Amino acid sequence: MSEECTPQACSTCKETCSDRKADPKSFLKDPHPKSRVNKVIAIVSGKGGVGKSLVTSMMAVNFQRLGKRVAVLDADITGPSIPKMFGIKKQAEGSEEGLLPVKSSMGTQVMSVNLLLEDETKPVIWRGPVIAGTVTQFWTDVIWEDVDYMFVDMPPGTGDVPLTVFQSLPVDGIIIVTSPQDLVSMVVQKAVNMAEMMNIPILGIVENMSYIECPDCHKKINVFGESHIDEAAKEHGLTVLDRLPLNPKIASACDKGMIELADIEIIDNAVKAVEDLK
Ligand SMILES: Nc1ncnc2c1ncn2[C@@H]1O[C@H](COP(=O)(O)OP(=O)(O)OP(=O)(O)O)[C@@H](O)[C@H]1O
Repeated sequence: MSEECTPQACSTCKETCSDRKADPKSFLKDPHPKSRVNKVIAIVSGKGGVGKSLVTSMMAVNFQRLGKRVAVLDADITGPSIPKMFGIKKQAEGSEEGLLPVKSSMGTQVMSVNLLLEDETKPVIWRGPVIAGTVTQFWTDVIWEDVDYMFVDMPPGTGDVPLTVFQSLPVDGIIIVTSPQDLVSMVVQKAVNMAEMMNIPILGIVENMSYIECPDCHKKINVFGESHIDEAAKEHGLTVLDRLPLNPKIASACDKGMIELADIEIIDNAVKAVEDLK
């Protein structure tokens, strides 16, 4: 190790030493030659069920409403919920050149394993490398047509599969989704470590199911007790972008496949953080 060594310096250093770290960008895969994707935003969570797919869909819908061309890559292979939220029932089709994403009724391009399976109720019981390979193919073999913003619904956690996905896709920014029941500080720490390894900025944290609002007096009630999100964010120098309520109308819009028609402006700080990306 050279005396001037810093943890980030390997990519510019010419010395060959035992401490050399692989350049995370060297694992990046090229997109399909006909794809045009401007920005890729990954949505991550520490575990399943905290609302990662919901936040992914909300981000896509918000940008669609801003007149942007939007795509969702559903990398959550074992728990794919994006097609259902967008009410997509069609199967994806391919041409000789590659696989085509399915367009939602409002024009969002979507690719998900559910759009390829004959029976979407059958569980995907593939092993990690196959899952990671499938996600990578969603990037390399799908023809994404002129996308301003692609949102990637990542597999939950920070294990091998999300790591491979991060290494393969040129992610421009990460949004962390947590819920008040989460072991927030551990989740945030792991996400921060992964982002640092990959050299990708974390745009901030969205706390989902943060509270419920009384429909009569509009008082906010913290159903899951006091949140620890602010301390965890401060500890890592991150911003809490938005706090989303537990809202039966949102749950029902997701269930009915009508997320594109739902009232979802409540995620505006996360939208701004993505817009501000250079
Ligand atoms: N704020 C909310 N208000 C009401 N329902 C919500 C809210 N957030 C999530 N849900 C509901 O909870 C369920 C799980 O959400 P979602 O699929 O987004 O979680 P996830 O973290 O992506 O889980 P998985 O990793 O298992 O796919 C969905 O049915 C969704 O409609």
